[in-house]
Amino acid sequence: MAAGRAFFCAPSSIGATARRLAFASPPARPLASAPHRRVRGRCCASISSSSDASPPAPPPYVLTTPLYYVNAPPHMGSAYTTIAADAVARFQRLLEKRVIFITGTDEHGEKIATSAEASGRNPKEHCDIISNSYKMLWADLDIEYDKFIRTTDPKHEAVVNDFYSRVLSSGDIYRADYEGLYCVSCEEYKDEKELGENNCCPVHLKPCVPRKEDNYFFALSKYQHKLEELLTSNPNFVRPSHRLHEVEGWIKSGLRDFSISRASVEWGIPVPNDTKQTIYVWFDALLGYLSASLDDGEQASLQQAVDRGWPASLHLIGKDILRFHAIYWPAMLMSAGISVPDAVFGHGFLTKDGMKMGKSLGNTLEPKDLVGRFGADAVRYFFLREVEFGNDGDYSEERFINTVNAHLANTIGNLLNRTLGLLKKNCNSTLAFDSIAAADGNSFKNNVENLVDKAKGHYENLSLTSACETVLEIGNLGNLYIDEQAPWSCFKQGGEIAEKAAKDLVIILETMRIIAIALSPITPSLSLRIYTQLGFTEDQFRTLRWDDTKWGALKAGQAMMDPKPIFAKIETEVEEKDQASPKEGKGGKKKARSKGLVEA
Ligand SMILES: Nc1ncnc2c1ncn2[C@@H]1O[C@H](COP(=O)(O)OP(=O)(O)OP(=O)(O)O)[C@@H](O)[C@H]1O
Ligand SMILES: [Zn+2]
Repeated sequence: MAAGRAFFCAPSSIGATARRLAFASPPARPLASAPHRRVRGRCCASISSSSDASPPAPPPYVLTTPLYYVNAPPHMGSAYTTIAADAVARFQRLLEKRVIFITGTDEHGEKIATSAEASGRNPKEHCDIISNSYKMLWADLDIEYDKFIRTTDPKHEAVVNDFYSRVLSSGDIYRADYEGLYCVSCEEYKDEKELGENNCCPVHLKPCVPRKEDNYFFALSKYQHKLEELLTSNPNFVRPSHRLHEVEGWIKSGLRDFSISRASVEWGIPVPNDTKQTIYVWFDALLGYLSASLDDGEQASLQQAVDRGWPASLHLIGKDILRFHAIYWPAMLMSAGISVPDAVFGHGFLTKDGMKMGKSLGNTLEPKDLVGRFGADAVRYFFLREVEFGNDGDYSEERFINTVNAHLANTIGNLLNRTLGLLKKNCNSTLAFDSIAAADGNSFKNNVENLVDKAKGHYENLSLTSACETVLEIGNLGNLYIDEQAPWSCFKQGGEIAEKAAKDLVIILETMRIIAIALSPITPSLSLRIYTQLGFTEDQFRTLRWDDTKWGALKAGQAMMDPKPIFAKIETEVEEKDQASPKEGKGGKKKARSKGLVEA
């Protein structure tokens, strides 16, 4: 879903030529959502409750990322949204929600056809390649989505057709002429007053060209009051609050109808009953959130998609596409008689030199390269911890290295490593006490419990940055505790003092166990490594719930693994100065490399 692409609005002159189409059928009735059985773990969207006598289970937690536009392969911006969504999905699974985490690719439009032609491929071949590059990156980043929808999927086309018919039946589609200046890169008509010199598009810095088209329009203006009501009745519909204010401002300034078809674009879904036009990419792509829930090869319909997983609990998007999700999409759904989503969260931009990183500007950061050098946990942790979720943030490699080294290698990794080392040396790698008994009367346990509750609240509020901070606070507390108690010297004293030292090790290891669970939405592989070093199996890790953060799982007699670094510190090495490049200055340029990622 390209930020630059937007619906173009009907100008006031449209009235002269507009002819509202007359339809006999009454407006659509709201579609009912079928109940779902609650199942732990990965998506089970195809489970039907119709033959089940048990009481209806709560609806699924449906979470979406934007469907990314396949004009180019993914970059760190696309990865950022998807990492955040994966962290939310993992947290919701820990709460035992039946999660349907949807992502995918938006594959129609003129820009795709042009990119395909430039690479000497037909559009479908081009889409296959680029869409696959998204899937591969998501695997590299430990993203566990449940549904990946491509808008060229036949089941999606069926849903779009049904949806178009419903909106048509509501009397909200009409035909009109439009003439204006068009930016092909944005795939939208522009208002002359927003253009620069020589009618240049402000995003693409290229002149817009005059175009005249006969298009179909959606009557957005009819939904002005309903959208106002939506924001009043659900103040959490748009988050964070500064984005809500933006949306309120747009609505207040008056909503204009927008075009939902293109006469000049062949690479798209044909408009029902008018094959000379194709449906405009946004009126097509947003429906992917519905068609995603359908199984491949089944008889696809809009009703079926609604029954499988609607309304969405959360659309996680960048702020560039807020207007489409917070205004156009709910209005379109209202017109089709379908429930609106529960919430839309518009996060900020990753920037480079203050400019939005994006495919069109080509100033992107390569996530594959970062993952290859530093591993998925480091990338996931850095962007969620250091870019305040909801605001913009700039990337710097120096900050990246300093952050992950300090937090993951030192605060968490070293604490586990030295505690297991002490346990091996003094207790034969076996716990001498139950963690409950070890912490009896110790306020440290209460402090950890309070912080875990705080972290849970942050995850629930989508304050992912604060969630990371709070879990790290637990790690800091653990480091402080072990430094103060100095078990290494207490063991030497023997007797009760050594016994207390053995208890302290149990306390720290129980704390590490809790940290592993609480950080697992952000750093799943790192958390698994911690868990297995504590003597648990991978299967036990995979069935954890948030409630398992409760103090007390470690028992006397449990054997721990030998200490092994769970996160390799990233080392910077000074490269030989390139003789031909005097600009680098004395000492050459620094190149960072992980010592090697640690296998689970
Ligand atoms: N710089 C960025 N920071 C954060 N998120 C981004 C960034 N760039 C893209 N995204 C994510 O991708 C979505 C837009 O997807 P799209 O495929 O259109 O990528 P794009 O790089 O913005 O494209 P273009 O530059 O052509 O407009 C955003 O809403 C956001 O979720
Ligand atoms: Zn443009």
